[in-house]
Amino acid sequence: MKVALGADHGGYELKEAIRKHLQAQEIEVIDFGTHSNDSVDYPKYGFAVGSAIIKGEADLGIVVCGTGLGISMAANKIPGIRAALCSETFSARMAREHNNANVLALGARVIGGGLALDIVDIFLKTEFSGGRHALRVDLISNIERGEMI
Ligand SMILES: O=C[C@H](O)[C@H](O)[C@H](O)COP(=O)(O)O
Repeated sequence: MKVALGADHGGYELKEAIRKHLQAQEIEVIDFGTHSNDSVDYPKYGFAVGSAIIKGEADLGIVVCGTGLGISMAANKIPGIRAALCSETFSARMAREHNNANVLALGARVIGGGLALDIVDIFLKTEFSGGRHALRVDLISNIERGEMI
């Protein structure tokens, strides 16, 4: 599995912790930055991670900013991206199982590092369950194509 990572300055340190955590498990990581605490603009990193998934360069993505809000909003503007902002493990599991989320968003100023890594682990190990949920995810794609008006 290949995981794309991206964060602004608010999420930089948590993104680094996630990168090390994944690499320790020999999970391949593509790190789109940022690479320091210097102030940057979160949409660029949400876009980079989302684009990598759409291009097939990564299987799943993890984006981090101060709240996880802005960077998930940016990623979700890319057709085909379903970014889920999660602050606890149940939502992380459901985001994969029911919604086939392909990007996990985290708020580094909202949750602690330990919980964040648990959320990451659950998100990455949970499979989409398909069935009735596939139909609903297809309806989201229809909205993206302007088919549900
Ligand atoms: O949704 C946006 C994120 O939480 C950003 O990390 C945050 O807005 C950055 O704020 P500041 O520039 O004050 O560090």
